[in-house]
Amino acid sequence: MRSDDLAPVLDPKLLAKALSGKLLINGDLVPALSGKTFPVVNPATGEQIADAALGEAADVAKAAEAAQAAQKLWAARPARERGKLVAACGQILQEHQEELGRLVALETGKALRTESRVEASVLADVFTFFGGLAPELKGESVPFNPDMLTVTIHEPLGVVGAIIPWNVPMMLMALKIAPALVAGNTVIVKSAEEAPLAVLRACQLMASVLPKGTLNILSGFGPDCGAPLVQHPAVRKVTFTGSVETGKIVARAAADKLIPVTLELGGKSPMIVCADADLDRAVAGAIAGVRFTRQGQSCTAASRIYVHADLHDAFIAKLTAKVNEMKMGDPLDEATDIGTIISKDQFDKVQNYVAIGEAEGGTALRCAQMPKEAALAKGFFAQPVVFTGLPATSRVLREEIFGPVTCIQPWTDFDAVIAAANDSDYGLAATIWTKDLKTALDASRRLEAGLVQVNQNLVVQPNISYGGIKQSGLGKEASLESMLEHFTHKKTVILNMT
Ligand SMILES: NC(=O)C1=CN([C@@H]2O[C@H](COP(=O)(O)OP(=O)(O)OC[C@H]3O[C@@H](n4cnc5c(N)ncnc54)[C@H](OP(=O)(O)O)[C@@H]3O)[C@@H](O)[C@H]2O)C=CC1
Ligand SMILES: CCCCCC/C=C/C(=O)O
Repeated sequence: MRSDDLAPVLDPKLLAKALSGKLLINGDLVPALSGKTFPVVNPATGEQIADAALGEAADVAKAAEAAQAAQKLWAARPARERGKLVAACGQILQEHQEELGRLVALETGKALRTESRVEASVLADVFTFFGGLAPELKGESVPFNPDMLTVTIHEPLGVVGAIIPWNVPMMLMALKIAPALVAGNTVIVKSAEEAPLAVLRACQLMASVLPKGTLNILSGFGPDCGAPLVQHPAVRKVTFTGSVETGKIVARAAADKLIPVTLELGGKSPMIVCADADLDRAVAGAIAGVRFTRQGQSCTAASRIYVHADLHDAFIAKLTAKVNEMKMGDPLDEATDIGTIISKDQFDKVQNYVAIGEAEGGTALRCAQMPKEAALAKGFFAQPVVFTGLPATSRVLREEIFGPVTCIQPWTDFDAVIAAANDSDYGLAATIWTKDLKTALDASRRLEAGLVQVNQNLVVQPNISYGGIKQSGLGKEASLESMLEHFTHKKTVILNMT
């Protein structure tokens, strides 16, 4: 029998209030030890919707004690039993997907129909996928000496610290905690200060099917909550998604303790459209790839689009016409395609880059209409911008903006466009659009990215290894490889039978 507080709550404002001032430690919703809180704001209106508990070092220590105490018992369970409980987490999240979609729309400003509901709906798939991988936690036998049996065993690392951002908070959390738990670790999540509520609710739901202390969640600020989490002696692994700058801080702190880190960082993903590409399909791919519906707040956003000169003008005309058809507005309104930017800081950062691009000589084509409703006047709505005519040295072409801004550059020479695509600090994802198999294969080999897609720009699914090279990060997520290599260590055992 489930208690009342696990019944779905479809009014996100009510749920936000109910979750106010709480951390989840050892299976219980508790206030921060200091009793302090910080405001959570609806980015579509500027109104405060909740007070999140301000987790600090003392709360990290309390969560670490709970996670450490739970870990040995959790790891001692048969792997398939852990897998079944992780799959059960997926089941309860699925039963609450509408409420979770609404809550994440309220706190992040992502449109419910095009983004937030979609995010909530993929969670069950991630937990079911990893739950089913439990039997794959198997080692190898090694041909070493006929008198000795030499085998490898995958063992959990212990307590995992998972630090997540605000753009797809529930999904990025799921990609970390599902494989970590199946592998026999316990987890402490640190949520992003802008989006602490939906992940807290998701953890509360999962805690109802998991043993106490296996999953804990803290809200708070990076330096006061995230940093002590990385530094805590009980934490034996950190998995992080966010900016390159913070990723490096986390990696340095982890290096001091000599613990492994997985880093999923930023991107400046190129999209190359060849002269023989299907124009309509490429334009649809650009709309999905730039992630206009999420205000471009995606690490894989197609933020550099290189279009063959033969198609350049037609591509721009079709792309801007399509984006102009999109409706910006209240994220919870079913008619809305594009919601808001997450925060004032992020909004200002985007506007600053638009100004830089114009000062550099680019033409900013502003698309879609700003919402007219008075209630949304203080929201962080930003018009999508398609830049043309930027110089190759432009900062807008080189730096991650994490906003609804893309740049279109014409090209004629294939080697030169591959070189331009690779001329980036990042290496997360890339796409190429062509009907020619040889061109597609050639580009797939030469593009410096963790993921290359040909004639499509799909969001990655479980079972497809996901992760970047260069400044885009270290390691992979979403696959069997991510569970075995990032959440276990391989112990070698030699049994001398003589
Ligand atoms: N790859 C991706 O998916 C994402 C990339 N970004 C990029 O990062 C930029 C800034 O966004 P922002 O949210 O500030 O990203 P950050 O990298 O600062 O934040 C990501 C997470 O790290 C936490 N954090 C911050 N400082 C520390 C620290 N010293 N030790 C441990 N954890 C810490 C944050 O906490 P807190 O929220 O309190 O700061 C948050 O939970 C964006 O403009 C975008 O370019 C952002 C989000 C996702
Ligand atoms: C189910 C795997 C999905 C991994 C993709 C992560 C996307 C991040 C983003 O859009 O920023």
